[in-house]
Amino acid sequence: MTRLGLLTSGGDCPGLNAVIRGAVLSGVVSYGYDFVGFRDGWKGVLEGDVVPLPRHAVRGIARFGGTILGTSRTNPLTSGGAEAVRESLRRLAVDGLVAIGGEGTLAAAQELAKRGINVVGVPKTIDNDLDATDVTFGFDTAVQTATEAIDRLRTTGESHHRCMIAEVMGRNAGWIALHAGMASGAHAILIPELTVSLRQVAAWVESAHSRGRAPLVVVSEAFVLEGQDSPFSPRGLDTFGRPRLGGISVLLEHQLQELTGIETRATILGHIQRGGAPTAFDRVLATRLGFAAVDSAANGRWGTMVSLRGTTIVNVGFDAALGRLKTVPEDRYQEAAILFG
Ligand SMILES: Nc1ncnc2c1ncn2[C@@H]1O[C@H](COP(=O)(O)OP(=O)(O)O)[C@@H](O)[C@H]1O
Ligand SMILES: O=P(O)(O)OC[C@H]1O[C@](O)(COP(=O)(O)O)[C@@H](O)[C@@H]1O
Ligand SMILES: [Mg+2]
Repeated sequence: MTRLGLLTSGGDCPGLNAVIRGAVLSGVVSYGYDFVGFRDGWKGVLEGDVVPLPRHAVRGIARFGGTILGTSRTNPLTSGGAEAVRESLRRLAVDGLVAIGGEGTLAAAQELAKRGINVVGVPKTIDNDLDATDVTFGFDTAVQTATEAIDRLRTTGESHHRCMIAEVMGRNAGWIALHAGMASGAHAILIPELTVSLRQVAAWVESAHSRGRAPLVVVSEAFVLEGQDSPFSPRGLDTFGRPRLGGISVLLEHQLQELTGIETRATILGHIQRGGAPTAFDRVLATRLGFAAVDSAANGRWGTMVSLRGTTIVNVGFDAALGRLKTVPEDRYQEAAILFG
C-alpha cells in the first residue's frame, strides 16, 4: 500500500488542518492510501517522529486553527540533508511527502526533489505574498480577524476623539494592511512596498480629524517611514535569523501625536491574526489544495506544488513559486488612496 507523509513547516496559519484533512480523505477515499504525519515539520522527518493519520484522526479538524502536527523552522538541508531524509522515509516505509509550508519549506522541498526524494508542496503564507498562487489560505481569515479588531478600535477611538493606529502582519507585502484597511475604512494605510513621509501621514490624520472623524491608521509591521532605511525591528532575530518585526505603530504613535497634537493610541494585533478558526473561504481553499496535493502524488508529479489560478487548482514547478514575491502593486495602493484623509 502507498504511504504518504504529511508535514507542516514554518509559521502556522488557519487552514493547515483543513489541508491535512483534505489530503487524508482524498488519499483514503480515492486511492486507498495510508498516511502518517511528521511532528513539527522537517524536524519530525529527521528524527523519525511520526503519528499515524488514519481517517478518524482528521475527523472534524478543518474548522480548527493551528496544525495538529505542530510546526518548526528546522531547515532539513542544514540539519542532516537529503540523505537523512531519504533514510528516515525508507525506515518508515513512506513513499512520498506532502510538505505544507512557506517559500523556505518549498525551497527545501525543491532541493530534496532534485535529489530524488518524492515530495509535493502546498503553499502556505498568512501574508499572501507567494507569486505562484493567486491567494493563500489563512489570508482571508487574517483579514477578517484584523478587520473585526480594527472595528473595535474605531468605537473606542471615536468615543475619545483619538487617532488609533492598528499594526498588522506583513513581512514583505502589505496585503493584510491593504485589505483590512480598506474593509475597516482606514484614513491611511501604510505598507512595506511604499515609503511615506511622516508629514503625509499626519496630513491624512489631520484631514480626517478636521471632518470630526477619529482618524484610523492601518500599518504593516514592515512599513518603512521616509528617511528610515529598514523596517523597525527592535526584537532581535527569529530562529531562521530574520529580524523579528513589530513596534512601528508605537513609534508612529509618539511621532504623530507630537506632530498633530491629536491624542494617539497604537495597538499591535500580532499573532491574534494567525490564530483561531479559519473562515469558510479558507477551509474550502485549503481542503481543495489538500485533495490536489494527493492527486499530484498519485500522478507522480513529484517536485511540483499545487496552487490556485483564478478558481482552478493547478500544478506548478517549485521554480515558479520561489524567488519572486507577490507584493502589492502600486495601482492597487493608489486605488485605495482615494479613501485616505
Ligand atoms: N532556501 C532555503 N532552503 C532550505 N530551507 C529553507 C530555505 N529558506 C528557509 N528555509 C527553512 O524553512 C523554514 C520555514 O520557512 P517558511 O516555510 O518560509 O515559513 P515562514 O516564512 O513562516 O518561516 C525556515 O525557517 C528555514 O529553516
Ligand atoms: O512570530 P513568528 O512566528 O516568527 O512570525 C512572525 C512573522 O511571520 C509572518 O506572519 C509571515 O509568515 P508567513 O510565512 O505565513 O508568511 C510575518 O507576517 C511575521 O513577521
Ligand atoms: Mg517564509
